[in-house]
Amino acid sequence: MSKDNEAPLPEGWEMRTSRSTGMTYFLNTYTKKSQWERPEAPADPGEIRCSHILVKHAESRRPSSWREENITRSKEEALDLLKSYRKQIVANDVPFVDIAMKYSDCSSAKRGGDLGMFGRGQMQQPFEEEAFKLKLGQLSKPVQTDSGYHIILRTV
Ligand SMILES: Cn1nc(-c2ccccc2)cc1C(=O)N[C@H](Cc1nc2ccccc2[nH]1)C(=O)O
Repeated sequence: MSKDNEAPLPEGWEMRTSRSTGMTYFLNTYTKKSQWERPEAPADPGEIRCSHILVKHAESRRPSSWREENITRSKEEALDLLKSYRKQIVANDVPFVDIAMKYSDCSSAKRGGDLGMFGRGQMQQPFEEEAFKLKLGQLSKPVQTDSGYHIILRTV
């Protein structure tokens, strides 16, 4: 029995009609790939763009940054600091970009935390896993990688 084509599609998909056959097909609006089967999950974006704020600590893979040559804060202090930044951003007290440029321990701080477009397999696994779960414009909860603690904003 054909699925109800009136029901809303999962995020990132569009319904199209084949000009040659008149049959309905489905287009992934991110990758522009199409399929005959009605999708039941949001379209895989393939690549996304994110900005992030990183707070490093003494046990970080590289406990040094443009801000601080030798980072000595504890993991607990780093997480508390990141949570305070997230609170300011969520309350709209300070823009994400301003916090990133001033406080992020990643060299992407100079670009407001922007990491550019990336696909799966490019970033540390915990970061990738959280980033690809985010909806457009969503801000993550704190995420731990070998580099330290991050909050991630999906921008594309
Ligand atoms: C992954 N990446 N992209 C940039 C970057 C991107 C655009 C412009 C300038 C720098 C910096 C980095 C990077 O690994 N930076 C590290 C810190 C870091 N570790 C990460 C792990 C996951 C995602 C981003 C991360 N950034 C550093 O500066 O010590």
